Amino acid sequence: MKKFLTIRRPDDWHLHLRDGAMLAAVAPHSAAFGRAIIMPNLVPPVVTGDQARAYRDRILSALPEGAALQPLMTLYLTETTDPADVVASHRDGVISAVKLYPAGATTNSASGVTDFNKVRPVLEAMAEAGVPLCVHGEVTDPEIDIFDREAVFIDRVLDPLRRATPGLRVVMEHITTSDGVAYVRDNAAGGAMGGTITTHHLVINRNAILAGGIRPHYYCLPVAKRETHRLALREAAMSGQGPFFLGTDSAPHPDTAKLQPCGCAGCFTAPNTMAILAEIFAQEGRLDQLEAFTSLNGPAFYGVAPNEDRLRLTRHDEPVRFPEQIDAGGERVTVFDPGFDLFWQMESA
Ligand SMILES: NC(=O)N[C@@H](CC(=O)O)C(=O)O
Ligand SMILES: [Zn+2]
Ligand SMILES: [Zn+2]
Repeated sequence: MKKFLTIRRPDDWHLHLRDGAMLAAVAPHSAAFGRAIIMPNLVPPVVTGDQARAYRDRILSALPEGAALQPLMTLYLTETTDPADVVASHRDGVISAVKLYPAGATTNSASGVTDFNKVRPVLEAMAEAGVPLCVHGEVTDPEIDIFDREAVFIDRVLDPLRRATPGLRVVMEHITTSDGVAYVRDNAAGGAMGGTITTHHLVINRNAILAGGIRPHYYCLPVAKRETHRLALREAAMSGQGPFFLGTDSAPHPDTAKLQPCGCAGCFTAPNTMAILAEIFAQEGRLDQLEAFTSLNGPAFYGVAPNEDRLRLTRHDEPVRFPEQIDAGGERVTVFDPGFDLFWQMESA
């Protein structure tokens, strides 16, 4: 096995940095990424260009001196989003994409979209101006089984929406099913679609959450599915194919919010994401595809150059220790535990 691997600096195309004390605590853990698409689901959400600009400034202030990270901002799509603000914010380089949350689908999504007809003018303006739409792809219909909500979303919402808005470029975020993989792959021609894949969905299936006791730290949305789906995600991520790229969906919550009778969704993977990815790509003998997944395919979709500088991953003989928890303003936040030892460590090359 290789002892060193040098790759273009990775980017994270789906990241939650939160705000305030949590932002200050978690931002340094993503500082070695080149760029990150920053999710807008704050309370209240980031809905205007001015708010995105102000949030970007708060992120930059929270990053340590010399951090590589360049935050790429998004707007949270609501039924009252102003198309002109979206187009102008994108033109001025304030935002890189718009995020669609079906109302009620996930953490802080209450202001999301219920009536898709109401956002049609925004989507049409985005298609025209080339602003990508990032989508949390789950239906919210309580009749639909939670494990089916992604597949049903594709048929009922995503495909009709894409057909009704020709030219709209869509990223299906945090895909968790073979249905998601197939839909992205089948519709990726000409850069029409991309799909982000998280670190944790490459590691766990639904047994990790439910078998032998309930484990709230493995609960996220979309919820991890059965093993066949995890294998489809691994194959997509390790295929090197263009439409699939890393979006960690690192989503920190205080343990006091996770460890509850009704605990919230999200896995905090920022501190050990690259070590986990190197480990699992190495397990499958696919280390040669890691750079495509973390550093090349995402920039190609977003129409930006790959990062110029490089990162070195070193494989140690002894396991590398990562913190099990971090402190965020007096609250504990648990770091995702992949359930196996990690031997890789990253440093600038
Ligand atoms: N993924 C999650 O489980 N949670 C995310 C929201 C999201 O990305 O859906 C969060 O903001 O906590
Ligand atoms: Zn989501
Ligand atoms: Zn997310």
